[in-house]
Amino acid sequence: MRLVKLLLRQSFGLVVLSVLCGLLSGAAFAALVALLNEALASDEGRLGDLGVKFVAVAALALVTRVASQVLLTWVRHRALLEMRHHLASRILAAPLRSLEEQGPHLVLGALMEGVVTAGTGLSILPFFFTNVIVILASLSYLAWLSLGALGVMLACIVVGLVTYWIPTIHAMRLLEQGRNVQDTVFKQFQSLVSGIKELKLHRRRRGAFLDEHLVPTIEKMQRLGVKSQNFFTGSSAWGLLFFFVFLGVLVFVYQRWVPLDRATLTGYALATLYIQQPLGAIMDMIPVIGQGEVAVQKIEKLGLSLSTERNLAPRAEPPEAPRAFEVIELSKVTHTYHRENEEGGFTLGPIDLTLRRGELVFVVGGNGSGKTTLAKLITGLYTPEGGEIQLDGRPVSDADREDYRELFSAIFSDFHVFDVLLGLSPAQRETRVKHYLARLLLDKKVAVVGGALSTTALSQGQRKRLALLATYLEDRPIYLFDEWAADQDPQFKDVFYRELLPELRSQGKTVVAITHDDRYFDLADRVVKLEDGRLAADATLRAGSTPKAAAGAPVLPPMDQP
Ligand SMILES: Nc1ncnc2c1ncn2[C@@H]1O[C@H](COP(=O)(O)OP(=O)(O)OP(=O)(O)O)[C@@H](O)[C@H]1O
Repeated sequence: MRLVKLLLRQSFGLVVLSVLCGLLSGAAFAALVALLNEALASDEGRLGDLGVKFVAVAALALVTRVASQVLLTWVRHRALLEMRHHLASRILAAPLRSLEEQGPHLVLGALMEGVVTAGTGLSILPFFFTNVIVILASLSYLAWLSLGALGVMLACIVVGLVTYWIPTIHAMRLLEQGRNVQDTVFKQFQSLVSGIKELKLHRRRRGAFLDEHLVPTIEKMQRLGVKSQNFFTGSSAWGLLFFFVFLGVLVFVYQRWVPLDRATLTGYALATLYIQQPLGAIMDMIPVIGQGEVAVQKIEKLGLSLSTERNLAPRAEPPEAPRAFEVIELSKVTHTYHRENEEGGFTLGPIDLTLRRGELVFVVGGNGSGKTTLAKLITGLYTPEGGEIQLDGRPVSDADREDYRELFSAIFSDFHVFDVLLGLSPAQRETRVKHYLARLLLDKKVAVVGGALSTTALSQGQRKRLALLATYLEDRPIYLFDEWAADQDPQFKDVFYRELLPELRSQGKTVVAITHDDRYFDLADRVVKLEDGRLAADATLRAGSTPKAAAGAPVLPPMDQP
C-alpha cells in the first residue's frame, strides 16, 4: 500500500510513538473492561482494591489517548506541509513538456485536492493500526477466557470479512472513477474562470456550458460519491452487525453443546461489545484511507512522487553571475508533439542553427511554424528528442541543462509577472529598478516597495514592460523575446526595436526575438525563417555577423517584400 510506505518514510518516529500511545490507551480501555467484569463477579471486600485500580487505569487510558491524538494531529499537519513542499519541488523539477501534457488542471488538482485527501488518509493510518492492535488485544483476552468460543468467533470473523470486503472493493473502484471525474470537473472550473468574459457575453454559450457540461459532470461525480459511500455504509453496518451474529451463535447455539460459565459469557458479551468501538472506527476509516490511496496513485501517475527525499532542495548557493558564452550550436535538433491522432502531430526540425555572443537574431515565420517550440528548445526548457545542443563546443547533457538555462532571460507570450522581484539581491533591485522603470515609461504607474512591485494590475502592454524590467535585472548573456512587441503601442514598439534591442547588443548580449514586425527586420544581424517546422532561411543582414547559412535554405527575400 503506497500510503503506508509514504507514512513510514515521512514520520516513522512520530508514527511509532503515536501507535505506542494508542496501544497503551487501547490496552488500558481493555483493562477497564476486564476490571469491570472482575468487579461484577467478585465479593464486596475486593471492590475497594479494584476501584483504586480502575481509577489508575482510567487515568492512564485518558492520558495515552490524548497523547496519541495530539501526535496524530501533528503527523497530519506535518504530512500536509511536507507533501505540499515536495510536490511543489517535484513540479519545479519535472520536465516542462510533461507538465504541459498533463495540463494545469491536473497539476493544480494534485496540489490542492490530492494532497489534502492523501494527507487525511495518511494521518489516520496510525489510528487505524492502533485500533487493529486494540482489537487483537481484546481477542487475546477472549482467548484467555475460552479458546473454543474464540474459535467460533474467528470463524464468524472470516465469514464477516469476506462478505465485508466484496462490497468494499467495489466501493473503492467507484471512488477511483469519482476521482477521474473530479479531474474533468477541475478542468471545467478552469474554463469557467479563464473563460468568464466569453461566458458572460453569450447567454446561450453560458447555458450550454452550465447545463450540458459542468452540471452533468458534477452530477456524475456526486452519483459516484453517493454510490461508493452507500457501499461503504452498507458493508460497515454489516461488519458491525456480525458481532451480534457471533454473540447470537455463542449464546443460542454453541452454548448448547459446550456450556460456558456465566463469568465467561459476560466477559465475552462485554469484550465483544467493546470491540465494536475500535471496529466501527476502522470501518469509518477505510473509505478515507481508500480515498488517500487513490489520491497518491493519481499523483504518482502524474510522474510526481510524494516521497520526501531531500534531494530536491534548490542549491544553497546558486552561481551569482551567469556564465559567459561564445557560441551555441543546435545540430539536427528535433521535437515532436505526440498526439493520440498521429496525423495531428507536429515535428520541429531537424534544425541546425548557430547563435553567437553579441548577435541580434530575429526568428520569423507563419503561425504554427514552430517559432515558440524552437525558443523552448534553444532555452533548454524542452530537451531535444533528436540531435544535440552544444555550448562552446560541449554537448549540453541532462546533468548541465539546469546550468545551461541560467544563460537565458526569456519573455514568452504566455509570460507571468511575479509581484515580488524574486531571486535578486537588494543591491541589484534598488540601484537599477528606478532607472529601468523610467526607461520603460512605468515610473508613474509602478513603484518597488521592499522588493515587491506596488501593482501588477496593468494593461497587457504595461505588464510586458514589467516582464522586460525583470529580465533587465537578471542581466543574463542571452535574451529571448517571443513576440514581445505585439502588445506595444507604435511609439514604444519603435523604442523596443530601435533603442532597447540595439542597446542590449552593444552590451555584448545575444538577443533572439521572435517577431512578425517586418518593418524592423533590417535592424537584425540575422533573420531566421521557419516554415512548417523547418528552417527555410537563415540570412545575414548586417556586417560583422557570420552565421552559417542553413543547408539548402534560400536567403530571405528583401525586407520590403511580403
Ligand atoms: N503544447 C502543445 N501540444 C501539442 N501541440 C502543440 C503544442 N504547442 C504547439 N503545438 C503545435 O506545434 C506547432 C508549432 O507551434 P508553435 O507554438 O511553436 O508555433 P509558432 O510558430 O510559435 O506559432 P505562433 O506564431 O502562432 O505563435 C503548432 O502547429 C501546434 O499545433
